[in-house]
Order: sequence, then C-alpha cells, then structure tokens
Amino acid sequence: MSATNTAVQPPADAAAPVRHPEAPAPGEPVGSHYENCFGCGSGQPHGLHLATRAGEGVNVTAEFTVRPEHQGAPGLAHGGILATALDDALGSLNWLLRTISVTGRLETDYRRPVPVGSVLHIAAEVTAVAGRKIYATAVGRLGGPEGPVAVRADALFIEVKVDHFIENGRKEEIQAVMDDPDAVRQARAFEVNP
Ligand SMILES: CCCCCCCCCCCC(=O)SCCNC(=O)CCNC(=O)[C@H](O)C(C)(C)COP(=O)(O)OP(=O)(O)OC[C@H]1O[C@@H](n2cnc3c(N)ncnc32)[C@H](O)[C@@H]1OP(=O)(O)O
Repeated sequence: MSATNTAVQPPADAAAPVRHPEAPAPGEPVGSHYENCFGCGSGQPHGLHLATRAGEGVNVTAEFTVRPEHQGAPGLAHGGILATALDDALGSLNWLLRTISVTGRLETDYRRPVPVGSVLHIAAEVTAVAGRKIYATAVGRLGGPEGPVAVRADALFIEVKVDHFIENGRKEEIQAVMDDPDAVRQARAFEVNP
C-alpha cells in the first residue's frame, strides 16, 4: 500500500486526543460554524442542515435528513452529499478540540444506498493527534444510531490559523464575517490553546 493510502491512519507515535475544557458539554448542540455552510448552516435552503451534538469524549453525533434536493440516483442520496455530511460532522470535532482545522483527506466507503426521506445517524470521533494532523473517523447508520452502516469515512484534518480563511476566501464573504466582531473574537479564541 502506498504512503498516500495510509495517510488517514495515525502514526504509532500519535497522541490520544484531549477534550478541551471549554468544549460544549456532552449532549449540547455544536452550533454551525458559518450560517452559509452547505453542511450545517441555516442560510442554505438546499443545504444539509446537519444537527450536531457533542459527545462525552472527543466525539459528536449528528442527524442528516435526506431530502429530494440531495438525490444522485432516483430516490437515493448522492454519494458526494453523503461524504459532505460526514465531512461536516468531522469538521465539527474542531469544537471538541477547540482547534481550527480543515479536511486534508477524506476516504469514504459506501456500504448501503441511502433513500430520500431517511435519516442518516452520524457518529464522528477524533482518534489521534500528531502535531497539526488530526486523525478522525465517521460512520453513518440507517434506522437509528445502532442501525446498519450505510457510509463511513476515515479522515485527516490539518490545523490552520484563522488567516487561512481570511487569505483564501472570497472578499465579499470574508468582509461580511469580519464586520461581525463576535465572529472574529470567537474564531481568534480558537487559536489560543492551553
Ligand atoms: C473560523 C472558524 C472556521 C471553522 C471552519 C471549519 C470548517 C469545517 C468544514 C468541513 C471541513 C471542510 O470541508 S474543510 C474544506 C476542504 N479542505 C480544504 O479546503 C483544504 C485545502 N488544503 C489546504 O488549504 C492545504 O493543503 C492545507 C491547509 C490542508 C495544508 O497546507 P499547509 O498548511 O501549507 O501545510 P503542509 O505543510 O502542506 O502540510 C502539513 C502536513 O500535513 C500533510 N498534508 C497536507 N495536506 C495533506 C493531504 N491532503 N493528505 C495527506 N497529508 C496532507 C503534509 O504532508 C504535512 O505533513 P508533514 O510533512 O508535517 O508530515
């Protein structure tokens, strides 16, 4: 197997993840990081509107209700949309570590078709941390949190600073966020870790 294929598996000397003391309490909703996020934002009519809650460890659970606008094949969720749902749940683990990170690599296995109208029950957790690299895994089940696995993913997230977004995002949206002092303060607070 090539080095690229093993990139989502932590090295032997990676550290166990640590739940940040200011992480949302277990069961508490993990709010959307941005209202126009296609995964979790309320401002996207066709978005996934993922509802995510903190778990007891460095983990979250989330539900995604598949709507007709999320189809790929007739009556079935698009695979890219399912990957988006897992990616967004994995992204919300930032709030448990209180670190800002972005997806570097996402490897997805599709095990069962996911019909329109069904609820995908997602569980995501950080498995290890090595420097800026955050290793995580997510699973989506049908019929309930213990139901059969429909889709799963292993992921490598890379820690970044707020400047990653300021320097790379389109000017209009960045300016709109920067005009909200609360948003800037909240984001900067993530850069200060004990
Ligand atoms: C305000 C609140 C918002 C909060 C925002 C939360 C958003 C969550 C949204 C859901 C998640 C997303 O969709 S995020 C959006 C999708 N992702 C992106 O747009 C990321 C695009 N990629 C990049 O910008 C860049 O490649 C980075 C930042 C990932 C890495 O660039 P860099 O910072 O220059 O770092 P670099 O030196 O290249 O890499 C550091 C180490 O990571 C490894 N590495 C880097 N990329 C990869 C990769 N794809 N696969 C394997 N390994 C990788 C390198 O080999 C290196 O290992 P070593 O040599 O140290 O061993």
